[in-house]
Amino acid sequence: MKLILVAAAALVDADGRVLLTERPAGKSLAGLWEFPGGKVEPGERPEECLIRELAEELGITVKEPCLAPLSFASHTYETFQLLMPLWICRRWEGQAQGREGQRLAWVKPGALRDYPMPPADEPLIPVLLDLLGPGR
Ligand SMILES: Nc1nc2c([nH]c(=O)n2[C@@H]2O[C@H](COP(=O)(O)OP(=O)(O)OP(=O)(O)O)[C@@H](O)[C@H]2O)c(=O)[nH]1
Ligand SMILES: [Mg+2]
Repeated sequence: MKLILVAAAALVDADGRVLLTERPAGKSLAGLWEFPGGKVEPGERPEECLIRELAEELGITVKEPCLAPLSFASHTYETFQLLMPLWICRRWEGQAQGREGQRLAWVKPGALRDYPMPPADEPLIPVLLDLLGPGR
């Protein structure tokens, strides 16, 4: 089965909230909430990919030292195997906006379960809860 490498970020704001973005209609898994990021292209390092995707999707500038490895998702979808490293990022330039028309939500970790996410993402929720607490 095809292995797909996707680089994703948990952007965390000063209040400990995590950014989720809604997958636009028309894409696979439309309507589900996910961590911003995307597929690593040939010749690209995963960190470079993530910085590119965050600029394209959200209009923010992230410097590589501000990305810290946090966890990863590994999930068997029907047509591919997903491997998705997740970085945590607490510092960036600019204000995140849905540059591709997608909705954004800043979510306290205790409320992440209220947002339907792709099945691959579910094991990442307790990781964020452990690190950040439920929030208030
Ligand atoms: N970005 C992202 N993708 C995820 C997550 N969870 C998850 O299963 N995926 C899957 O990983 C793949 C990456 O998708 P993507 O649509 O973000 O890739 P991309 O930004 O390069 O978009 P494109 O391929 O439409 O150009 C999709 O199959 C998506 O469903 C997640 O939390 N964040
Ligand atoms: Mg994407």
